[in-house]
Amino acid sequence: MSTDLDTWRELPALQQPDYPDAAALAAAVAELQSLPPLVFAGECDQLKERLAAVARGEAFLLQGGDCAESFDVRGADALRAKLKTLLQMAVVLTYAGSVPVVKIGRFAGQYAKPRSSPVEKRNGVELPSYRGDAVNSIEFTAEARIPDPQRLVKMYNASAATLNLVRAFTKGGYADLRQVHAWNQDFVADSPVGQRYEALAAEIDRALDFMRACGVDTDALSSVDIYSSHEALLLEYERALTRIDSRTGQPYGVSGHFLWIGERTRNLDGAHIDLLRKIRNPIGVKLGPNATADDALALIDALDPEREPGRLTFITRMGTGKVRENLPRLVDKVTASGAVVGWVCDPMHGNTYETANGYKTRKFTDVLDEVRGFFEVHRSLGTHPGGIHMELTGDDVTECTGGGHVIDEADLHQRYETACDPRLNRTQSLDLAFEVARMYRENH
Ligand SMILES: O=C[C@H](O)[C@H](O)COP(=O)(O)O
Ligand SMILES: C=C(OP(=O)(O)O)C(=O)O
Repeated sequence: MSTDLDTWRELPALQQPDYPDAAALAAAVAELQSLPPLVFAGECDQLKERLAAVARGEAFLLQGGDCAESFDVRGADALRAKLKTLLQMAVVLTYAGSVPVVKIGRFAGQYAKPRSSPVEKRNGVELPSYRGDAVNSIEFTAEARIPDPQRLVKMYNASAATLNLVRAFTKGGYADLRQVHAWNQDFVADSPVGQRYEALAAEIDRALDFMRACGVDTDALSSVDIYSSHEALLLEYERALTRIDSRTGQPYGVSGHFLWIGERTRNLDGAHIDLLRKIRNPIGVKLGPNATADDALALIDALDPEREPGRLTFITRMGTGKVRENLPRLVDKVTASGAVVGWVCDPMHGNTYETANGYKTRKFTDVLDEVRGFFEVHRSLGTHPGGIHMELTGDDVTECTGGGHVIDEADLHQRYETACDPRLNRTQSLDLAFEVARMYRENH
């Protein structure tokens, strides 16, 4: 395989910003090239091993976080709330589903968005679409929407700050499983799902007491591994952060542990596939409702020619109405080919719609039903439902309808804060985790 890391430049590159100033882009890229890696190749290899377990049916992937991260984050609260939500979901899945859970955040790099339309219209004014803080500003003015390459450097810095905090929270005691109650403290009183979680946490406490009484050292539970991930959309950024691993001489994307290729940029002859096939990270590819089994097989050949366990995860996002019809063909043919990939369900991106008053939203019932369809398909084929990929936040936003604390369309305006797509709030996320744990148990 050619290791020329710049052949993508000759290929069609979709969804790239149209920078007006080439010299400013070159300066930003040069600065990025001089900066240290955000993640280390050895960590990516460790994650690949864990994803191999997912693909073999021995573990479950929980991947979640914002649709679009923002540079405008003050303090640590939002990230702590997000981590807490992921930790609580992971505990529910591990305990109630009895399965090891691999945890990946959609964070520390999720700053760029592919868009359906290059332009946005408001009250007769048309401007370039917002493409994530890594590209332009969400503010609706002509100047704010001009792509600014210095934002790539800000993306690096924001990712570094986020990762630093993630490492502090997850290794410094906050994520200690013996704190299983503490993560829920602000949640118990007024929430049925909080109470349900509390009951589960009490069982875990008893189990830990039992282990301690038997002389088992529970110190190993004091930290967790949560890996970073984002869509590898902006090729200049990803190329500048592709580095040669000193241990192996192989290229790795060091902008995040797990990088995925989106539904809109997975064209086989395209630049995204060309760059990502050359790095050694574990990678994901989104597959939407129009993906064919032949597309999936060709993606495997392009991205995982050596059939390396854990290398490739397919993240399917068919929509609730299509998952039962479209997914079996893909899973069936890929399984028959002998390839071992992870199958993960993104029940968000195929279920978005706009309300009459202009809010992009998703129904919790649709989200849940797509996951249910995903489990049904795998059960009928005897394959492994490997995980879920969610857009979520730890805050009590009102962006998706339904779930435990019923939110309907008329409530969406109350706390609609996403920069792009609607996220599940903490209650909805935990509700979902309990349902998924139940589905997992039923499948096994
Ligand atoms: O998160 C995914 C995409 O970036 C998003 O769904 C695109 O949204 P749009 O259809 O409003 O452009
Ligand atoms: C853009 C995204 O998804 P998809 O490529 O599946 O549309 C996303 O997950 O942010």
